[in-house]
Amino acid sequence: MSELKICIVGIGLIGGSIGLALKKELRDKVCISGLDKNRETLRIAVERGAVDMATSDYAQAVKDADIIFFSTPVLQIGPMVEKILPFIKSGAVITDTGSTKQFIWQQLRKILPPDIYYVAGHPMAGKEHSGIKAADANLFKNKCYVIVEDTGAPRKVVHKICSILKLTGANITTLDIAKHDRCASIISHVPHVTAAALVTLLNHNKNDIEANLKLAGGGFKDTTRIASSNADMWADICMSNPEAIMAHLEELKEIIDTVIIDIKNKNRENIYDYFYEAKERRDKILDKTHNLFEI
Ligand SMILES: NC(=O)C1=CN([C@@H]2O[C@H](COP(=O)(O)OP(=O)(O)OC[C@H]3O[C@@H](n4cnc5c(N)ncnc54)[C@H](O)[C@@H]3O)[C@@H](O)[C@H]2O)C=CC1
Ligand SMILES: O=C(O)C(=O)Cc1ccc(O)cc1
Repeated sequence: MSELKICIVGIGLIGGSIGLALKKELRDKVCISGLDKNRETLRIAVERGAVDMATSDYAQAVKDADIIFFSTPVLQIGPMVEKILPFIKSGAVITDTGSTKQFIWQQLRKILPPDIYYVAGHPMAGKEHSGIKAADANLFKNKCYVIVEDTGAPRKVVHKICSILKLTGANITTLDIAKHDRCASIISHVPHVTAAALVTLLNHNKNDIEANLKLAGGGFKDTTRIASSNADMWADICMSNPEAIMAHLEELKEIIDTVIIDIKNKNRENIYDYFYEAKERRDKILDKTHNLFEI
């Protein structure tokens, strides 16, 4: 096999984890260059072996690359592709790991030349810690990695990206782009907004904060883990999938309103059904989602 040349733009948690996973599997059959705006990240990425070389120079990073992964926060992906595009060789494939897909595709479709292909991706794996120090070669093992096929890339190109991603241990799933954004909203974006809301509720009750924290047990910790995620990344996600996130939050508001009314009316039966049906559903998904994400 001739040496595969990959460039990773944004070598943080996800970009760094892709680099570590591919280097672990392919060793010297792959040469990975890394590009990041943060100098310390460049140094750590090389030190940890996530990339073979790291630079902040666009031409040096991408000129030989067959595949370029964009793994910066979502609002940076379109502008970064635009800046780097003049240095990308003909026939190269761009892919990304952004958590929302329609917003990015709307930007890229206007600027991509016909000889550079785009395959949109989204690993449904991550953690609440960001940055290269949190990168992990096993992050994607047995996790779902969504590939969106609506971006006009030839089948052969999509297969090439999928076969490389499979080396990370991820399970590849395809979805159409609108369905991706709707489903990601329900299963990931709205849960993150909601986890932050639970911590905000704690913040609103400042007078009781010490007593509240003394009482905090597993329940609060379990439901708020993802509120420790990177604010910059989540602000970008909300800005780039607004319709789905707003619609699902409105729906959630109605659900909470109904609970309030049922409590007010002392309707124990409705409240029981609310908890019972949620438990039934969650217990079922515990068995089924092992290849979607670990619960
Ligand atoms: N954190 C998570 O659990 C997941 C994140 N994602 C998506 O993957 C992408 C990356 O997320 P993380 O790795 O968690 O973020 P991160 O913050 O760990 O890494 C982002 C990296 O991009 C670099 N960067 C930012 N703007 C840049 C620019 N203009 N030029 C060059 N480098 C730049 C940063 O210095 C940083 O090293 C995001 O689009 C996010 O939505 C997808 C799945 C899971
Ligand atoms: O930390 C967790 O459990 C996550 O949910 C990680 C995550 C964050 C963002 C994504 O787009 C996908 C997965």
